[in-house]
Amino acid sequence: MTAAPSARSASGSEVRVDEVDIAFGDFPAVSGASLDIRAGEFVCLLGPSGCGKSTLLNAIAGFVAPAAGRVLVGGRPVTKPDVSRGVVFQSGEALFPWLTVRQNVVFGPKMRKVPKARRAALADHYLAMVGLSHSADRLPGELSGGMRQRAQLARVLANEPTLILMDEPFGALDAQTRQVMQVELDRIWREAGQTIVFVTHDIGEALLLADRVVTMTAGPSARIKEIYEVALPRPRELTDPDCARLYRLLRDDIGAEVTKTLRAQGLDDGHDPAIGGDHGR
Ligand SMILES: Nc1ncnc2c1ncn2[C@@H]1O[C@H](COP(=O)(O)OP(=O)(O)OP(=O)(O)O)[C@@H](O)[C@H]1O
Repeated sequence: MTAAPSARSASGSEVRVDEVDIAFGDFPAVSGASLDIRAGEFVCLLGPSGCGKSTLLNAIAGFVAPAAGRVLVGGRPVTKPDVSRGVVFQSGEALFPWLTVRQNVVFGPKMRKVPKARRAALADHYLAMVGLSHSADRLPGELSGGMRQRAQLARVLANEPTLILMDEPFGALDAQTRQVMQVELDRIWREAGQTIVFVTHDIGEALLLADRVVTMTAGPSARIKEIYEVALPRPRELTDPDCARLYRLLRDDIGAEVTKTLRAQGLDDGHDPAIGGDHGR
């Protein structure tokens, strides 16, 4: 592995979400959300489908303006998207299909007029970090879904963000690839040191990755519900008794919110809808 291209890549930003309301027209999506995230922390946002996880993430990214309250990153108010906050989406289609993986990775630095030699060093470093050095000259269309997500992550890392926002980045991957990517992301985060906010509806994924798991209530007017410390050594195993105990707490927490949503939709049949399918727990 080459040396990190700059000291900036080794530190993350703190994030403050302060009494944030977000509305779409007259629809109150998120209400009174407050959350403090430490520099370099890995936080997962977990909640029932449609509760407002992506909306809150988009407010931190600067894509959506809060109707009330404020978001601060590194002590500065977020008013618009910024290269210091990298966003990884669920689909690898965010890559430019006509550019090679390497060209995609250096695209941001090139736009910022980073000198050519340094762009090359950034690409070498981050392509190696995500395990894609061998595919640097391939087009995104020639990559598997997992490789495209790695390329997307390398492209974000090459901008040396202090905060990475990930919106169900592994949601479209098959179970095996997803598992590999979780282990890889855990390793990359420990190596790169950015703050990460990661949206998922997968309890197991949150427990494998997060320092803290933040749950949200069902919307409308979704709120931060609980914050769970995951003070367990890494890499983690979901079969570890402490992990399994937290898994059950989270399953019950989210299950209660899913029930509320189903009731509101008139779909509840009295059956416990605790989320299945994530890791079969
Ligand atoms: N641009 C928009 N315009 C109108 N309503 C929106 C918009 N974006 C999101 N919403 C609504 O806000 C609520 C929260 O949506 P959001 O996508 O944040 O939920 P989520 O928790 O990320 O869902 P999922 O887990 O299914 O991706 C939903 O009711 C959604 O329909």
